[in-house]
Amino acid sequence: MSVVGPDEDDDVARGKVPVPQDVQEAIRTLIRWAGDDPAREGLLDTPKRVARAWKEYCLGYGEDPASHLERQFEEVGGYDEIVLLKDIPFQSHCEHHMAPIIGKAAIAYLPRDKVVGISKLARVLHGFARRLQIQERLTAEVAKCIWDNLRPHGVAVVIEASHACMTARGVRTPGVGMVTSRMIGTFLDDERSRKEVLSLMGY
Ligand SMILES: Nc1nc2c(ncn2[C@@H]2O[C@H](COP(=O)(O)OP(=O)(O)OP(=O)(O)O)[C@@H](O)[C@H]2O)c(=O)[nH]1
Ligand SMILES: [Zn+2]
Repeated sequence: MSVVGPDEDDDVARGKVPVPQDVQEAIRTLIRWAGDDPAREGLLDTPKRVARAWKEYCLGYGEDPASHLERQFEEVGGYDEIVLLKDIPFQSHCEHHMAPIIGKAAIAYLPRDKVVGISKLARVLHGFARRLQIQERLTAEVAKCIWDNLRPHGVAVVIEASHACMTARGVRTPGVGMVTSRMIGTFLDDERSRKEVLSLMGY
């Protein structure tokens, strides 16, 4: 699996990635299907822009999120309490409608003997979020990745998000938030630990 770094990220954002003709044609077909004329001036470059935007939304496919957890620190001065990163904003797209999912995540773990740089928890989240997702799987994948690679005593992930496929179309119900959680290890087995982590997360 190739690993996408910041350079490739920038290349996609700056429009340097070539867009194959069949991809452009697919987007022209979608514009026609939506009721507009892909040949009108304002829409001429839209197929390329849309294709590059989708490459950027889906950068996670070129990334192994576990690679962010490779550098681990053992000198933690005996710290063995919960480590929590909360209110991490993220964007994803639902696999049913390819519509935006916008929300925030709280990711916690109870270290066994090692910790990771705190930004890496957000990197793992974005690595899985930048794909076509459902919120349940995103939550489970983030938790499993930390559990498998850091081997902590426990992992807790709570995600709260709003789905554009519910607000902008379909049932058209704005203002609703979906909450999902995944607890592993101590946070699953021990009620007191679970309550403590949920309280630190603000739930
Ligand atoms: N469980 C879950 N459902 C999701 C997620 N994102 C979108 N959905 C739902 O996926 C469902 C797809 O339902 P379908 O009946 O196949 O599609 P649809 O006819 O477009 O459904 P409506 O959205 O009700 O119009 C919808 O109820 C969406 O609200 C998610 O992350 N998790
Ligand atoms: Zn959807």
